[in-house]
Amino acid sequence: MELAEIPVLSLETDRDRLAPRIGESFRTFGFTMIRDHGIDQGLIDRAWDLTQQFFDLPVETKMKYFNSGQGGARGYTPFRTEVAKGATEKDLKEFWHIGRDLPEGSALAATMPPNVWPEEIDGFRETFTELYNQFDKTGAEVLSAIAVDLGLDARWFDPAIEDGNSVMRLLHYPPVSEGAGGAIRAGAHEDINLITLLLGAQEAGLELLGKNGKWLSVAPPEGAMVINIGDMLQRLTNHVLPSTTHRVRNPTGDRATYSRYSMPFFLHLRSDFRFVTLPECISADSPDRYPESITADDYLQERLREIGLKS
Ligand SMILES: O=C(O)CCC(=O)C(=O)O
Ligand SMILES: [Fe+2]
Repeated sequence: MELAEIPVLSLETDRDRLAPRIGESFRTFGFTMIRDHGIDQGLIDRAWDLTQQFFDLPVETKMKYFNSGQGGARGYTPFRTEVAKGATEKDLKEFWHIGRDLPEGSALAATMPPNVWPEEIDGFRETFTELYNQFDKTGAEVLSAIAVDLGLDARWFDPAIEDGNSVMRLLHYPPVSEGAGGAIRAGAHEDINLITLLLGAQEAGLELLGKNGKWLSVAPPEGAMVINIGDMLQRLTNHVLPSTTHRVRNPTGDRATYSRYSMPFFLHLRSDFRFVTLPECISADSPDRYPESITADDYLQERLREIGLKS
């Protein structure tokens, strides 16, 4: 498997120098890698430990936190539930979703259900509330570099993501047995949101579909996070920033007997944000592909139905 030669950029680089580099990486791969991302390593270590403790619980205990009516928005989603758009086999993964704790009385509560927390695991709520907040800050800085690269004000995204519907996903891919059939850990898909910040891709398996139609492996160095563009940012930028298809391949040999854990933070817009294609991304050669307007929440609900998380 060929390696994707994605640059590893420091988030501490000053923004005017970072912006064109991050832009080039995204335009080339739909992906970049970031070190010095500002998320505390001790906090990340605690988060991995708690993630493992949760998935080690008996399935009956985990199922207490499954709410099938909610599109998997909060709490637990069991093994083999989600299916990549257009795929026939369900993914070999189980996950837990954490959303934003909204301020009291927020009108956005109608589209963002409250969090649920597993009472069996001490410190889960505190650790993941803090990690959510740190992901939120790092994500806003990445978007600021993207804004500068697009010729927008550096803080353009701030009001669009304020109290946004971002979701942190704790993922567990169990060891892969012989009986997997045609199923894989995560089928080829594009993310729905603006950008995804991913921890844990040091354990092999993540691959992106290159522009030449070949799968390339994504292998971040220790301490770096992987970041990719989702469909919402692709839509907003009229495909200047591409949402790149990716998957998680099954392990072979010895690694097949190991679990893989990863932690994507799906950074979303506010639910009431209305898509209007950025004028900076429209020209005579590339006319607006999305003249019709839709809110972020209507777009999301439509997409969740496609991946089996909503009926
Ligand atoms: O586990 C990974 O490395 C990637 C997961 C992913 O692409 C997703 O959950 O959307
Ligand atoms: Fe993904």
